[in-house]
Amino acid sequence: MKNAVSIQLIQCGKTFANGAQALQPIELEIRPGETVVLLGPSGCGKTTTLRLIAGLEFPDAGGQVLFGGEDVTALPIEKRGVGMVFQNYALFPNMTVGENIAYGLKIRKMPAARRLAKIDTLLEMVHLQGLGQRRIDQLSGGQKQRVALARALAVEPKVLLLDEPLTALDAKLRETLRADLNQLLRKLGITAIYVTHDQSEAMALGDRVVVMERGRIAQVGSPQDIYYRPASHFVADFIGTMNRVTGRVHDGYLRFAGGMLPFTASSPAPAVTLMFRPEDVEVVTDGAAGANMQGAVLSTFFLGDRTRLVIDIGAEQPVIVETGRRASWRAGEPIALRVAEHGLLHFSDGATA
Ligand SMILES: Nc1ncnc2c1ncn2[C@@H]1O[C@H](COP(=O)(O)OP(=O)(O)OP(=O)(O)O)[C@@H](O)[C@H]1O
Repeated sequence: MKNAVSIQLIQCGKTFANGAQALQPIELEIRPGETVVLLGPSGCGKTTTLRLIAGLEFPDAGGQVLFGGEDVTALPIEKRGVGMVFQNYALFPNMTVGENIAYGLKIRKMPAARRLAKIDTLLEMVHLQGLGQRRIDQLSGGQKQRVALARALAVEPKVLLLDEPLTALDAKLRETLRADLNQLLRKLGITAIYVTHDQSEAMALGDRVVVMERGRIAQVGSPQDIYYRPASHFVADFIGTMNRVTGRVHDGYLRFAGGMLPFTASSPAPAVTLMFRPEDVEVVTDGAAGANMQGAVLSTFFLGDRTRLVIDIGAEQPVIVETGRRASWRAGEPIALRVAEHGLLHFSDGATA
């Protein structure tokens, strides 16, 4: 998009009238044309951040919101040039699809002939050709959300804001719509901010992901950064599946029930926790040489392209392993594991339990 704008949040905190501090003062910079996903557990402040950008909420004193370098902090939503899509569609049920899409254009007094042409273009953009005359209650959830998207884009907003737009849809539909949305956002090149608590959605859609935790930004990075280089124990634990073992450090190794892993960093804490992803664990089949851990299979889950094994190593938590091999494991069978050293993560902020 020619006119994509940057967005800056400067020291944007939010305290509600009842004293609840939904956001600590945060700093965030979004580049023109970028899709940024706000991700985090319920109540972490995602929606509040989105509403501050929209102009539906205003930051505490001292906070600033800039669009393209221009201070819009005091502007209400209708003066900011934003389009919004909500989880519950928020369409006008007594209007047709076309009327819903053209609502903002009519308010802006666009002549009827141009409006109709524009509706057609937008219907095509969201893959709803020919449905302009349909009533809203004759649409599926997925189609409704496509209408909501077309309506948000009709007024050619500078910024597109999406608040859990796919959450109400079933899994299959969610995936189709996610792919279409991804394509559309790239094609339009519009600056977009997308709120979700679904990490696979965040990974699939975000150029960058902002992980939030209790009113703070825990990490901002590409999906790969967030997954492979989590900045804290919280992010590591929140994203994907993470194994953890806790033990004591001795002679360059972390020793724990079930095995030992290399650990060369110095740690003042007597107990240290190491984390690693299931895909960084290999089942050792050529004898136990080179294995870091020994255990027994607790359960197996066939996932089609791979099998997930849950392994009891005698520690507090079982270890989860994923293997692509065509192997059938029985519960109780002994098993040896090797963890790739590059996959080991340690956080000094981490809880050790
Ligand atoms: N209008 C309000 N008045 C008082 N407290 C609020 C208000 N809106 C949100 N909060 C509180 O602020 C915190 C952050 O809420 P927010 O809706 O931003 O979280 P969220 O990350 O979007 O969560 P969810 O995924 O559940 O929507 C929560 O503790 C919430 O209870």
